[in-house]
Amino acid sequence: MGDSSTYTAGEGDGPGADAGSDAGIDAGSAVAADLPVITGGVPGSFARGVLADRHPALIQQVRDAFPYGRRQHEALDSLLDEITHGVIEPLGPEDHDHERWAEWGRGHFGRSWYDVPFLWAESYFYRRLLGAVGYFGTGPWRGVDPFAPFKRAELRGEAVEEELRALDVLADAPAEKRAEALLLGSLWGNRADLGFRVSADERVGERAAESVAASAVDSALVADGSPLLWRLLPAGSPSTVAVVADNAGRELIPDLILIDHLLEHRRAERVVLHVKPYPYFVSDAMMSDVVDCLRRLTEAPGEAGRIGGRLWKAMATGSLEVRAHPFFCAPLPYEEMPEDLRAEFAGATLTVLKGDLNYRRLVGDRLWSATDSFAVRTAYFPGAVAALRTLKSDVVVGLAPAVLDTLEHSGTAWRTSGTHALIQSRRAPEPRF
Ligand SMILES: O=P(O)(O)OC[C@H]1O[C@](O)(CO)[C@@H](O)[C@@H]1O
Repeated sequence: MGDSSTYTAGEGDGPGADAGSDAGIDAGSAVAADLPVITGGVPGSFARGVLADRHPALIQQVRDAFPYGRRQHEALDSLLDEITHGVIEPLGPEDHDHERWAEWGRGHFGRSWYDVPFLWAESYFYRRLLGAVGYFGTGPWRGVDPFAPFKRAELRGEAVEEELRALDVLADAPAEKRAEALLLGSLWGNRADLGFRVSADERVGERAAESVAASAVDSALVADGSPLLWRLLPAGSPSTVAVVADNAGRELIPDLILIDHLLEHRRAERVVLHVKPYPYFVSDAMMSDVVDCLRRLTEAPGEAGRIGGRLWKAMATGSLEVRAHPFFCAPLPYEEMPEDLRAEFAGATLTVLKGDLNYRRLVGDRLWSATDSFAVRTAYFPGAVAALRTLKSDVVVGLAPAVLDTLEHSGTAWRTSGTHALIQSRRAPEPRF
């Protein structure tokens, strides 16, 4: 950090710069959600591109990755036809979750995929893709992750190898420097999102994915709430940290390494890692991905292997626990989270949400003004919260006006290209009596 392209939109940088907000928040003061929800209805918009270009490309990639039978090919054909020319069809009565989706999708069925909320459309697309390949069926394809080949290839790749080797150098760095580097590693790990690479701007995605290792040095943080994040986790306090994971492989590995650091340096007594219960958004992490990453770490030489060994033990003693709540695959904002999850987050010292989709769900998938307050937008969230995200969609809040001004004049697709990132955090809301 600290290069000239890094925006230091930290505390006290002026109105809107609430990357790290220490101020007490009145949980009742969140502004009314009166902005329209993002849809794919606008030709040329980012959302439209994902639905119209990226989803068909993804169907093709999945089709090519497995020796599927006729039934899967026909189902994929019909899904492709539906998303490109048809209207949204409901799940069948034989589907185990059809009632849940009927409720979540009320008012959306029978409409164009472009006319319903973008977040809902993406989420439902992944549910339908899994259905088409028999993931939830009773046949032999049940439980076969259609994205597993991409995840596996990434985990075995040279980039991960290099990133793990770099840990040997970092091992001798002072604890504070190491903490900073590991936090940035986890943040920029989010740029290596496999789904992102099949997006319309393939070249930007590829470049972004290739330069993750260098990114902590030469890329732009548009908001840096890391000082507050560290203050919320003083060494030696009996903290529980909830980490809501995003992608597997090149994102989950640095997330796990950061978790090890929190445990090892007693910034957390316990970490709960939340993953998806089933495949989602191409590379989202599930329990099987956690196992693959832990194996990858334990089998590595040097510091990476030692970290893997400690995490393996942490799983056994319960200081690291993994959960997979169904809400993580729901097409809903966190504002609508169920009571059990709300209680879980309320009990955590800090909840860290990783990635772009979690950010959209956290602040709401609407075209907020980029200088709207992060603390106010997230006031409903139980307990202290931090977002670590590279920018891969239109939604953003909490930027300082000067930062926004610079970005808007940069002539780049800074909101969606994954070239920029943010860390935003805030304390727990004041209790209301
Ligand atoms: O893996 P992440 O960081 O959540 O990114 C997922 C993002 O990718 C997209 O699906 C397309 O780029 C976005 O709509 C979504 O927010």
